[in-house]
Amino acid sequence: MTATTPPVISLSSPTAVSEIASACSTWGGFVLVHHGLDSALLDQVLTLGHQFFDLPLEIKEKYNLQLHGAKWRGYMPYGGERSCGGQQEDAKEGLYLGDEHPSDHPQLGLPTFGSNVFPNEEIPAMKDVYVEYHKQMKELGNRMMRVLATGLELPEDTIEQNVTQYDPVILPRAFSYKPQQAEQEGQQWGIGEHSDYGLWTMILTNAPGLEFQHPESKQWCAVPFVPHGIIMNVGDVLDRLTGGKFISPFHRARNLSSTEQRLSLPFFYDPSWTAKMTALPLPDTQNDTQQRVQERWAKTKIRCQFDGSVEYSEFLAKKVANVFPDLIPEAHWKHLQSTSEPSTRHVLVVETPDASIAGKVRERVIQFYHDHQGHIKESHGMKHIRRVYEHATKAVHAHVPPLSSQQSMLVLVAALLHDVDDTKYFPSHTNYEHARQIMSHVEGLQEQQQQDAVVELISYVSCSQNKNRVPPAVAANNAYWKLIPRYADRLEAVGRIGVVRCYQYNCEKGQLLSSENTPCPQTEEDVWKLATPRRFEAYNGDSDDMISHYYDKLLHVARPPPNVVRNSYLEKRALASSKELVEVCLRYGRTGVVDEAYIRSLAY
Ligand SMILES: O=C(O)CCC(=O)C(=O)O
Ligand SMILES: [Fe+2]
Repeated sequence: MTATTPPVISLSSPTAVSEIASACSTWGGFVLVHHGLDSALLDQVLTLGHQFFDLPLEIKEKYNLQLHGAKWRGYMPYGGERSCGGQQEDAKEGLYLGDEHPSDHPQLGLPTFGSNVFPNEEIPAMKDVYVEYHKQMKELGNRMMRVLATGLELPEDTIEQNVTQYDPVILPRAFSYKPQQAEQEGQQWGIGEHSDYGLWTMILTNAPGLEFQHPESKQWCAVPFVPHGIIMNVGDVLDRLTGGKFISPFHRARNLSSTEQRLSLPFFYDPSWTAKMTALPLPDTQNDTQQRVQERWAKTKIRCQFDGSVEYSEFLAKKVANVFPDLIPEAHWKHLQSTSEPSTRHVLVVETPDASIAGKVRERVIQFYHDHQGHIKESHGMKHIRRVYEHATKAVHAHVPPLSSQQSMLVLVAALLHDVDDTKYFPSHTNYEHARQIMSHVEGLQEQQQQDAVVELISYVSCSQNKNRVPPAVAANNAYWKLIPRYADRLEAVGRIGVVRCYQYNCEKGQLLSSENTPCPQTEEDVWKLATPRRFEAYNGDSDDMISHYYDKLLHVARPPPNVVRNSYLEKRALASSKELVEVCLRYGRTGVVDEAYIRSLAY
């Protein structure tokens, strides 16, 4: 018979090693007591954690991790993580922390390396207490590695020698789980069902709420709450290193209280940055069935072999590639496709500092959108800018003949600044005031002439003012590269999202989706013939119905004439972004009705 809850184990018990090994191969975790950490220190950590999360949001936002680059430290607001299949936001906010690396650390600049972001002004005591706590937790982690190795009947330093190399990557976090809100239906999970991807997890918490799924019975079971106890569990990497002997358990957590915050401080203790992922030399005795091991591994994000061919840093790089899109460009992790899937858990994108002129502008633009949160709609915010910037970067790389560094810089800066004077939000701006103001703070862009050069490119972006026209200054000098920001921006207006937005807009306004005059194209060619350039030129902001809007505007935005775009990347992406629009027109052509179910299916 299996126990109904994960065990509570005393580290001072003479049988601790075998009890821990047994817990790791049945439940994948346990609660550790008599671990040697000072209770007063743990209480202080929790009290200071509460003080941090009780700070007003504007103060916490000062420490937002998006402002701190690849070191991946700082405040994570609500909505920054989604663990339940990516749909729902986790009901928690957090503070991401790490080892306090000195300013001359050789790995500074790599993801996770750097100094912590503590609220030193508001809570001066926090830093020292947390740094001490991290030191003690790391020592406890080291000790656990020796216990685990002994439990696996290996020499006690096996894991430290080969996996953590006496220098584990540690990723401590503090989370505050929102109280359950009565008006919301169902339970709000602070973190949905998941397994931890690293080596070993140690959690300090102030309240119950964590559940493990029993690996055999698949039942969800509450982990006992023991004040000052440290909950420990196996991560996916350790599961793989032990060939499935130690189980990385599925678990989830929520706040059971409707009035109090639940604090939880998971301390992720991982292999060293440079460790090779090599399975431990264990006898082939599996305690878990092969089928169950395979099923479990298939559910994790790990795709590499544990045969020494992959370094932990590569694994982590692929894993966090979508959190650090700039630091780890696609080309660097593409070949790691087989290593691990990108993380879906972290949805916040961390910008990485860049000393170039465009890099400096980007930092100021991040700050700009941060300061105007609430005033500017999210769909027009930093996420949009980042995507346009990415398209512009790729278009610059694809450009033939290659652009000079000055031209590339103008394109990238214009892509970053093209919306900061959006007349929807700043109707009084007539001379790109925000763009100029931002540039005036950046060395290399302070002269009027340089600012005018950027503003020229921005002025070509607006769809209503420019349509697909080629400005005389562009045509005369064959300077089609100046249209890159325009077409990079337009890629973001169409595709699936464009179809869905246009549909929602028409529904909200109670406008017709089609009319008796709507044409019925039978082939893709027919669709493009119907979208005549003249129609776009005549369009003044009003369309008769949703499908008319496709022919008036969207199809022209989606696929501008190649002799205007003149850039292989932008053309290729434009072609892809027109697919759904054409499909809606063709479905109409076949049936004479707008296929609303198809459009709605694009929303997911
Ligand atoms: O809050 C907890 O108790 C668990 C947190 C957790 O599982 C995680 O952050 O990975
Ligand atoms: Fe977890």
